[in-house]
Amino acid sequence: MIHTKTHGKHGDYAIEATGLIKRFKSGRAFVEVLKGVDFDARHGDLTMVMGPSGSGKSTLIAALSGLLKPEEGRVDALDVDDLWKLSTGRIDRFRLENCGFIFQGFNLFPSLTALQQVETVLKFQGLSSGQAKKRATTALEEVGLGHRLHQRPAALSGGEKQRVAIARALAKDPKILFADEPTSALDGENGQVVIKLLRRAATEHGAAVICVTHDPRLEAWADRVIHIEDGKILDDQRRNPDPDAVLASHH
Ligand SMILES: Nc1ncnc2c1ncn2[C@@H]1O[C@H](COP(=O)(O)OP(=O)(O)OP(=O)(O)O)[C@@H](O)[C@H]1O
Repeated sequence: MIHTKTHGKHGDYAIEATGLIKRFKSGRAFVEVLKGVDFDARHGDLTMVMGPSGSGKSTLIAALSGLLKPEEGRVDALDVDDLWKLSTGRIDRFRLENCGFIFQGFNLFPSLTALQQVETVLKFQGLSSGQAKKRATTALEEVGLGHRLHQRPAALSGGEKQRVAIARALAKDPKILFADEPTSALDGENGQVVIKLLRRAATEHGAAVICVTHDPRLEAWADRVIHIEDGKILDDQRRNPDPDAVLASHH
């Protein structure tokens, strides 16, 4: 496995979380959606989180990435001890600098071209216009969209839109990549392209890729498969990704 990153003070671990509890108010009662979850993820790993609808997968991702504060528990991520102790501004900064996100709905801005979608994030990070354009172009070429740079989302297929979202997430070379159902809106072929890109982010860029999915096709590519049910981790298996599947990602 190729690791190009200098890892933070938690070594191979990009994230270590313990005792996460998240409750939502439902009428007068509280529903516990995360029931004391311990979770970790390593650089270079494609970690899959699977489980039935409503089991807490998206809530877990939100708690790990600083989007939704858990009632209890802590998240150590990269060089940060206890992410949730930071101010909102510092948490936002942490996300901007270190995390990439890919969601099933693509979350693209309708009025921006593919190139502008990716450039915008890079400029937020402080890159100059010239640098942002160069890096965004490379990222889009890497996902096979070099010929679609100036198209707006309405003119792109579902698979192309998802690849723009991936280019946007990967352009900043995130140390942690969160993907929530990234293939669910895609047909077989486009789903496969997306899976290969996630695999490559882990293997070639050393990112900790954390992917929530129902998609069994992804399992062959994962280094680790975690099953969550009713707010608890039921099963956590390390496995060797199918070498044929992984080799195929280099073609
Ligand atoms: N903001 C909220 N307010 C109240 N309840 C919520 C909120 N967000 C999630 N829930 C509830 O928490 C539970 C877990 O939701 P979550 O989205 O984490 O599940 P999931 O495993 O990602 O499901 P799916 O596979 O359907 O996306 C669900 O019962 C959901 O209704």
